[in-house]
Amino acid sequence: MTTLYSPGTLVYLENSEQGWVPAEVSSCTRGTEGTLTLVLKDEDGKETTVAGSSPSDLPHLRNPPLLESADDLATLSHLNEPSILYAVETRYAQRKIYTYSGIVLLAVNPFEPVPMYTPEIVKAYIGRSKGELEPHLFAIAEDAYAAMALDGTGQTIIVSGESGAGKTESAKLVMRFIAAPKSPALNSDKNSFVDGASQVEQQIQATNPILEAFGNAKTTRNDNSSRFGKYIQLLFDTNRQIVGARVRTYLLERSRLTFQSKTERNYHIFYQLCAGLPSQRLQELGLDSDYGAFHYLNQGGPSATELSDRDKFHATQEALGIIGIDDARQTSIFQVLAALLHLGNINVTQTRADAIIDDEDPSMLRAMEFLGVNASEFKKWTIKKQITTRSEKIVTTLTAPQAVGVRDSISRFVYACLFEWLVTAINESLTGKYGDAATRAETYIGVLDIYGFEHFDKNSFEQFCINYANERLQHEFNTYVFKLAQEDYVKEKINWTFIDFDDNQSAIDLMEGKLGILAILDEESRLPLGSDASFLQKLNTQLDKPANKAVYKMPKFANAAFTIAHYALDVTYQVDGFLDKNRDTVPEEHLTLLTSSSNPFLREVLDTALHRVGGEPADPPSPNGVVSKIPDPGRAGLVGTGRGTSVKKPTLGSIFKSSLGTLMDMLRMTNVHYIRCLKPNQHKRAWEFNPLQVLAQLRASGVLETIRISTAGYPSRWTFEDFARRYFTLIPWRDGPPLIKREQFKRLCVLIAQKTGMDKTKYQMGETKIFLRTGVLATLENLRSAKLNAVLFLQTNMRRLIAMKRYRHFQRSVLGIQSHWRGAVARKAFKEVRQKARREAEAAKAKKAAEAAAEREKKRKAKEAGKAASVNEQTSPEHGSPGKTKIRRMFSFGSKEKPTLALPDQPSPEPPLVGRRPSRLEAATKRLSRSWYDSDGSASASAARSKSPNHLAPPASSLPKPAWNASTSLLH
Ligand SMILES: Nc1ncnc2c1ncn2[C@@H]1O[C@H](COP(=O)(O)OP(=O)(O)OP(=O)(O)O)[C@@H](O)[C@H]1O
Repeated sequence: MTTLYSPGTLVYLENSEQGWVPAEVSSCTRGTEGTLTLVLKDEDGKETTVAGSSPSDLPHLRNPPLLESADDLATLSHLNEPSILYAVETRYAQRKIYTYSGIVLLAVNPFEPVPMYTPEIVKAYIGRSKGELEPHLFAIAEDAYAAMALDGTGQTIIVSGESGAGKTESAKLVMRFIAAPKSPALNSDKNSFVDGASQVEQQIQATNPILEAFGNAKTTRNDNSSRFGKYIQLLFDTNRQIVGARVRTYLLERSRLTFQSKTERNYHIFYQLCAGLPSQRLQELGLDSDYGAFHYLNQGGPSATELSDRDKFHATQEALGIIGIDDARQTSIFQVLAALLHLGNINVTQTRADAIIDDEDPSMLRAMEFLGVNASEFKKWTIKKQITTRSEKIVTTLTAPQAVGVRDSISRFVYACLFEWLVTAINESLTGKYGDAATRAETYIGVLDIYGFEHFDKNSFEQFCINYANERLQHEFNTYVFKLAQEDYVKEKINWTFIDFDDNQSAIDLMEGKLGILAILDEESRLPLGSDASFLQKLNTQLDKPANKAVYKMPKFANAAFTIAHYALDVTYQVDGFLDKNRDTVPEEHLTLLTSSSNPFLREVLDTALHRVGGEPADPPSPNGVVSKIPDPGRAGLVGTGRGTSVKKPTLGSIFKSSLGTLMDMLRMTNVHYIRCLKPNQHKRAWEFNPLQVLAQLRASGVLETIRISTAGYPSRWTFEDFARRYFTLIPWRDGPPLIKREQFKRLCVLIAQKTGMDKTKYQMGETKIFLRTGVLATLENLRSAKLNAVLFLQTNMRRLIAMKRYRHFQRSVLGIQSHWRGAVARKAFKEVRQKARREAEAAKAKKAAEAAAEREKKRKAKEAGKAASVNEQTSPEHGSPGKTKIRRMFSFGSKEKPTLALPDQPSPEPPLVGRRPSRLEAATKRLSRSWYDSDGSASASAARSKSPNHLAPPASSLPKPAWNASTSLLH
């Protein structure tokens, strides 16, 4: 283990705020006695020194980046708390709410709608095996369906997690997916899930508003918290088509009916009733839309808006209609509910030690009227108690608090019976009156939506029951995971000594054993003088002994409490109220009054609920005597009655234990799939992740416990092919690829193990897989990434060289083409300019010659005219000497007019430029082109020259523009 640490090794450091933070080993010193001293640097640069010689003293190792956010935590090489937390957190930050952890799917609540359940996604998961696509609820549902379709084995999907983690939402989605048609052949129902809801699905859906109205309430942790456990069994026929469903419920939280803490509410149905009933009906039932007048409703905190309660009331009514409860029955239900509210308002006072209820108490009269019970009898047995001894019956008077206790226990009992009756009605609608669907069904998929492990500042009887259920579920889970792991070892024929893992059986024995907590509680509950204090005393004397040291503790600072070391963590329970809650049965006299009520509906409700006591089958026998093949998770004895002999009087604890036992028996008959819902923060904020809170849930959900089991064996297992293909690069090149080509994967795996120097105790070759102990994969990954980095370095540099060579060659070619092309364009432009200038110069020359000739002609004519005149006036002195004038003219260079050397009608041929001085025309053309190619195109010089009438330059606009700026230099 210590060899795994060296400078640069990535580890996790414990942190009080974030659970764990990443750090890196900056130095590592090995002592003489195997002690390792590590200096660790966290991401903020803070240094911490850790020293130790055993793995538990040294920091947890981080996984290589490839594995860090793996979609299956089972593939992590270093399986430890921080790695798991980090993987879940990283994925959640990437909006990936689902992660596998072996056979478990972890689902982190997004707390906002996510587009992950669309019909397209449903279609994508149909027919795909787990692992083919991203982790998803649908993958688990499809896995269960495929396993059921294969050989008809029953399947159970257990959805657990703390309150508000998303169990109910996940369970609903899973059921919707399962109800979707799985092949075109089966898609006979046009209203299928993909396009809409199937008929069975609609019926199942209709159960939700009913169960939520009667079994859900606002709590501090969830505005719509289910206060009961639920098992929904979808029934399939031989064609694997849904034929119906069954609903079983567990441990409805009854205490909520008579007491709610400041920030919580009673069951939704009471608020819905007050907000949704028309005022006429409200009046008839003695209710008020201001429900603050009722003791059972005004203890709690602020409620949801009346509008939403009213809307939901209509949805509840509609759903009741769908499952076949007509308006008359609905009215009866509402009457019983109103009676319960009035019961809570019965005023109990006290004179000296005796409880008193006024004969004319309006609340009592109204409640009794609705329940159909004699008011004076009711009053009598609420303030008095009858104790039956062997020889006689003794009647004693109760105190006011005791009478209130009796009153409240009746309310809770009637409500629990009503809930049970509703579940029966739902089942009748889903399976037919005689459980037809159940008798036709061949197989099933059950979805268990059950409360997760709970622990608060003050834990009471409810938490005890919930944690007891979780302890049992965890035991089944451990056994299942361990069994699966071992099955694989046997199948693959590897040498394996069956390790004895430290399971939670001792905690279970402590709770449910013959001399366990539940047994002592029942015993104490049956004693007339039993109390919470005497119960605790018995616990301490009987359980606080060395054999139970690991699981039972007497807390140092709390008097009326005991502590159980659960698999998740130690929980201290306050015994206050344990006995009352466990007894929670109505006195025999009240039960007689209620069962002989004049209200036929109440009689039916009680009859239905009490019918279940004692493990009677949930489905009534069908008329043709066919019994369902489908095992029933049971709801035996969900309602304690107080009936029977005093010895066998069922208590809530014993009822719960028996229904849990039935459920576990059924789970053992099925393939189990697990979904663990995690609540990322307590504020219900979308995409906020509190590492400490999630860590606590991971511990409580048993995920970390599973990892402990896995690490005891060979947690990483790869098929030879996968392993060979990934790590063949670690052995010489001449060996790897040829063996892959010949598909000799096992040989290649052996070679990899040998050449990388893998410790022989750290791996085993099975029939089709290689099994690796924890940490081996990380070492291989490190070797692989070192090799890949070296290869990458070489590749990068070679690629750079080749690219540079190519680039230079290309650059040279481009420059060559560019200069040739530019030269060609420049020459062409110059030629055009030159030709045009030449043409214009010649035209100007011809014009000038013509003008000169005309001038000369004019002069000649003038001369001739002059000659004639001089003949006539030869004596005249004013004419001067003609010879002098001619000479003056011939040498008159000051004239503006330039003398021309060529004859006007004979333009001189252009001499070649090379080897001779340019003529004046050529010089002018050159000047012209230079001025035209002035850098700014329309240079001021050319403009100035163009003013001269003799200037040869063409107007700037008539000249072709050079195509690029460099033309000037090319032309010059
Ligand atoms: N997959 C999901 N997508 C979006 N929101 C969700 C999802 N799952 C749960 N939520 C949100 O979380 C809330 C609580 O979920 P839910 O009622 O299913 O919790 P729960 O675990 O059943 O709680 P309880 O045990 O108290 O009944 C829901 O009302 C919903 O707002």
